[in-house]
Amino acid sequence: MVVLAKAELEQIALPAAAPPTADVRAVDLSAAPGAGRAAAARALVAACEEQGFFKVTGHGVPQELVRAVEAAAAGFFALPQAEKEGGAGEPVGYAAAAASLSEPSSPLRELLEEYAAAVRRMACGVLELMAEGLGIEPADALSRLVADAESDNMLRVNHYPPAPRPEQQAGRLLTGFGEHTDPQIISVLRSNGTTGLEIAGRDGAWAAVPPDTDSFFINVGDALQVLTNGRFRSVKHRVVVSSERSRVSMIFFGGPPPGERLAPLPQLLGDGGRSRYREFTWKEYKSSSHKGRLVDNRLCHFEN
Ligand SMILES: O=C(O)CCC(=O)C(=O)O
Ligand SMILES: [Fe+2]
Repeated sequence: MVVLAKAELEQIALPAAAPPTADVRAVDLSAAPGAGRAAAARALVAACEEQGFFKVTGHGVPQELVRAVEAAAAGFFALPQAEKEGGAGEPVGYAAAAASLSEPSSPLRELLEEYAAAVRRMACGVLELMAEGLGIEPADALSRLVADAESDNMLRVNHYPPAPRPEQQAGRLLTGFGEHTDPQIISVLRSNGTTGLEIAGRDGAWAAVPPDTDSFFINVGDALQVLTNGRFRSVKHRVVVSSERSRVSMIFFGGPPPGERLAPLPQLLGDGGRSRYREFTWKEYKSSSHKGRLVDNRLCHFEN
C-alpha cells in the first residue's frame, strides 16, 4: 500500500541550542561475499545495538528514480491546498488526494509505486545482512516479514515548510515531527539535503543527523526490538524545522502481516534466556499504539 501524507503536525518548542552532530555509521550493502560482507554485517549489528540507526551505501536504488520521485512529491506539495486535499479537508495527511492518486494515469502514483518497490527490495537486503550478522537462520528469517504480499508496508512523504527566520521566531513554537519511535520492523528514510532529523542516544541526548542525499537512513523499529529481545533498540527520533529551505522526506516503513505473531526469536534468547516480551500479533500492537500519544513507550504493555 502506498499512502501520501503530510507530517503528523505537532508543535514542539525550539531547542535552546543546536545539538551536537550524530556519528552515524555507514554500512555498504554492496560489500562482496566473504570478509567484506561479514565486516558489513558486523558493523550493521553494532550500529543497531548502539544507536538503532545507521545509513546504507551501495544500496542499488537508482539516483534518477529517487530524484524523480522527490521532484514529483515537491510538485505535489506546491499545489494549492484545495487541490491537495481533493476537496475533503483531512486534519492530517492528504488521504483524499491519495485516493485520487490511485488512478492509473497519475504519474506521481506510478513513481511512488516504483520507488516503494525498489526500497522494499533494498530493505529486504538490509534484513538479510542483519540475519547474517546475528547468525540466525534461515537467511530470510527477518526479510520474509516485509517481503510477504500481506506485509503491512507503507510509504510516507513528509513536507516541512521552511522555518521563519530566527528573529521572527521569538516566543513561537515551530512545527516539526515530535519525538517517537517507529513501530514497524525497519524504516528506510531519505530526505532532500535539508537538516532537521535528530536522534536520541541511550542517554537521551539529542544529536543532529547530517543530511546525506546519496545514502538511505535506517531506523530500528519497535517490532525489531521485540524480535531481537531488546538487543537492538528502536531509535527515538524527531524533526526540528530550522532550515530556511523546505524539507521533503520519504520514509518506507516495513511492517509484518497483520496476523503475524511477534515474539523474541528463539535463536536470540540463548541458553535459559528469558523472553522480555510476550507474544502478540502485529494487529494487536497497532491497535494498542493508536490509543496512546506519539511520545509514549508502547512496548511496555507487552513486556514480561
Ligand atoms: O520526516 C522525517 O525526516 C522523519 C519523519 C518520521 O520520523 C516519520 O515519518 O516517522
Ligand atoms: Fe519516525
